[in-house]
Amino acid sequence: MDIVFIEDLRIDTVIGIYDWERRIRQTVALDIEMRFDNTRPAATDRIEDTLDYKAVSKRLIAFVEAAEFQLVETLAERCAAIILDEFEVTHVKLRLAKPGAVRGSRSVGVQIERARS
Ligand SMILES: Nc1nc2c(c(=O)[nH]1)N=C([C@H](O)[C@@H](O)CO)CN2
Repeated sequence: MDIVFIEDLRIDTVIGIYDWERRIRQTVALDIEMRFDNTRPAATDRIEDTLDYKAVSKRLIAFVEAAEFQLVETLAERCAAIILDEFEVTHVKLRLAKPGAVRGSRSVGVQIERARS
């Protein structure tokens, strides 16, 4: 099966467990792989037949910018649920990174894979 992907989608949000983190906005970075059959849009050359990665990105930007979760796990789970519930995607792999959150590391975060039930 084919994939439509979004790489390094950077969004500012309130995220974290510490008091100081509740008062600032931090950047999270999303890498997303969405299972989608690309043969139809490839044949028709019509955006209406695609899984529109711009539409998915805009929806996630709006959601994440307004979110105020404590854990990256929760934010990742909610983003995956939006993709499965609102777009023609049956399987998604999503990596959510919090760059610079741990001194000495470039990034930390989670990776999940979810399928539509
Ligand atoms: N598994 C997780 N561990 C930690 C998280 C998290 O969301 N998931 N968050 C923090 C703090 O908010 C940290 O990012 C601040 O530097 C610590 N561990």
